[in-house]
Amino acid sequence: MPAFNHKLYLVTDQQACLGKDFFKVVESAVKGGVDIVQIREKELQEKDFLKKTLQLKELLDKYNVPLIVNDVLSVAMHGRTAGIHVGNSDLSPVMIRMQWPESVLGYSLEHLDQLSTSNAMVADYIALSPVFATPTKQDTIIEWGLDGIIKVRSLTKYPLVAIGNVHAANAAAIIHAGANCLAVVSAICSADDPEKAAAVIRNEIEKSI
Ligand SMILES: Cc1ncc(COP(=O)(O)OP(=O)(O)O)c(N)n1
Ligand SMILES: Cc1ncsc1CCOP(=O)(O)O
Ligand SMILES: [Mg+2]
Repeated sequence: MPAFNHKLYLVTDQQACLGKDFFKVVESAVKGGVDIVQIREKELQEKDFLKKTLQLKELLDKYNVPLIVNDVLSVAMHGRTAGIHVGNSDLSPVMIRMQWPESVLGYSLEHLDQLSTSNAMVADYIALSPVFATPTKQDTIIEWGLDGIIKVRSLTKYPLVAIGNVHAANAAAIIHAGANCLAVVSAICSADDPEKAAAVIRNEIEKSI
């Protein structure tokens, strides 16, 4: 299992960039302190998803920042990315681990019962999904809240990634509750200045650990 020591995780969303250039948004976010990126494309066909992934990987390689692919194993593997993030409606982490043992593998935890499953156990990090309700992803089940983070933290040593309405004002509280890493879409992608937005959140994280 590769160590997962990342602290600020950008999950991309073309729409959330509000017309700004996608690659410039990601590059600015990295300059501001993002240390891992997930490409999340729900609309693209596989060929175009792979093309965009390869382009983004070329950019991120210059900064030595790993790229994770959302949902699609073929894109993650053909793109020679670092890994894949899946949830409970996707190819299972157990199946992915068999096909791609060395991947960085993220798994969305949407219910406490899922924590003791083999899908959680083969993952490199567990995402508390969502920690707070968010307009960016509305097909969610519960919100974990700070109490949920504290509960899961008490039950596992796995790296915990918090996602869902994470921003500068709640970053410190989420880290204090026990999350290791904050995953952000709109607070960075939709910001007028994504570099500054990332830097402010990163600073909150650094002050809180
Ligand atoms: C870091 C991170 N955490 C959670 C998710 C959500 O994954 P999933 O539940 O599979 O939902 P979709 O992203 O596929 O809509 C994520 N992508 N990244
Ligand atoms: C992809 C995803 N998975 C759980 S919540 C979410 C979206 C988070 O978006 P935002 O940071 O804009 O609230
Ligand atoms: Mg998914």
